[in-house]
Amino acid sequence: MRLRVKPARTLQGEVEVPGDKSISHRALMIGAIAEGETVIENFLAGEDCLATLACLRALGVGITGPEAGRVRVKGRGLHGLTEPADILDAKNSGTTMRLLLGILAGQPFFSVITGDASLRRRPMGRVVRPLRAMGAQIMARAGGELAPLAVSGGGLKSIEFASPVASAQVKSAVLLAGLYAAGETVVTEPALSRDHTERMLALFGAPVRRDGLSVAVRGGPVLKAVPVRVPGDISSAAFLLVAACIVPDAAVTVKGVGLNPTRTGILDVLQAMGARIEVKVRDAGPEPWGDVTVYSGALRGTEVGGELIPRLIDEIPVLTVAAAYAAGETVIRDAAELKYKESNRLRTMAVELARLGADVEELPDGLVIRGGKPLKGTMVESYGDHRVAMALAVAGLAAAGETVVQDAGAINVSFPGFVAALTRLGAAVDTEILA
Ligand SMILES: O=C(O)C1=C[C@@H](OP(=O)(O)O)[C@@H](O)[C@H](O)C1
Ligand SMILES: C=C(OP(=O)(O)O)C(=O)O
Repeated sequence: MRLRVKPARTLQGEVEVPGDKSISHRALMIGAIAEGETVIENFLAGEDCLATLACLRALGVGITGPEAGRVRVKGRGLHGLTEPADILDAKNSGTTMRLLLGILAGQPFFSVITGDASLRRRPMGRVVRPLRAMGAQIMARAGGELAPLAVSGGGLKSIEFASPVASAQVKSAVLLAGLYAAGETVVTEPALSRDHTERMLALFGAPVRRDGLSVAVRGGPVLKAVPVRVPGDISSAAFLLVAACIVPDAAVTVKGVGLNPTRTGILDVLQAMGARIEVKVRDAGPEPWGDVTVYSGALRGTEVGGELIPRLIDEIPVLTVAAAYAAGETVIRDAAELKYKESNRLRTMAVELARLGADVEELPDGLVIRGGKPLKGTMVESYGDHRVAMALAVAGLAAAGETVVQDAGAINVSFPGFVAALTRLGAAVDTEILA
């Protein structure tokens, strides 16, 4: 599939974005090991979360839906999963593979998990090492670094783990394994990453304790099913919000979007760049959400790094687009983690934005974007990375002439309805299905 994007004269109106990907994954997994039926509303029926759903079914969990955004998970309790008869497929989803590894590490049976070509290149040693330290036997390519991974779990002991990376997937894998270990498992991270796992475990009744950058869970809790309403995904909203910043005379409201402070770094940075943003919080929790309105206006370059990075890690591709349209220089540092996503997002955004005429320099851990050069539409490549595809489509909305984003089918990984949302706001984006 490819997208043909025409320059947008303006963008106006209200839209909703699909449910949050991180929260949808967690609701399925935690629901699967809880007691009772978890009803999930506004579940993200994107390819990544559907991969998690299929893996859980293969582990013996009865799941109905998604139907009109609703999924029912018949929880099997902490010890009710069964040995899968075949290889589990996490497809393109790092969250599926890493979080499920945490659960599989606790199971007294054998399982194998793999994924697509992109996921089979991504580092898994970061979860394999702590899970092995807890007692799981895990075999994988490259000495435990690359999928496929084979797990013989069970008999875990708790650990205190200082994660070298601020990664919610690493933290979550260890916490989920910690549910199966005697005593208290503690994870400390160098900066706070998204905290959806700990919020949801607490909601389901697990004893979770936070102390600064450390979070602890005690093994053997009874998790009790709780209804989960998933807020809209701020990572999807970010594409529409940046689009509204860079297209003339735009006023766009994204309604019902998640506003967990571990995820709202993009709003802080756009504000620092001079964007006009209004945030109306409509519910405080357990996962806060509300409406966000953005008006177009002149942006200026900024510096992004340090503890802000995990708060906007998936928004950096589209942030580079805002930077390309901003006056002056934007410097992004401490973002080497972007090399380990669906594509090397530092490289892919640098190369593809340069094709559109932007002045971008790649650093070992970030990017320098000298903004304000006029961009001109051309043929660009997504490398099968959903966020790169959508970021380039947004860039095309304010470029001269037509931008064609090749290999854009991956958008369905996280944001089915992306083109429909842009169209609703007044953009002209055509989808071409290639034979
Ligand atoms: O836990 C999660 O749901 C996610 C954590 C982040 O990855 P890392 O934990 O690798 O930083 C993020 O990039 C990913 O899209 C989703
Ligand atoms: C990195 C991402 O997801 P995952 O790690 O789950 O593949 C993403 O959605 O941008």
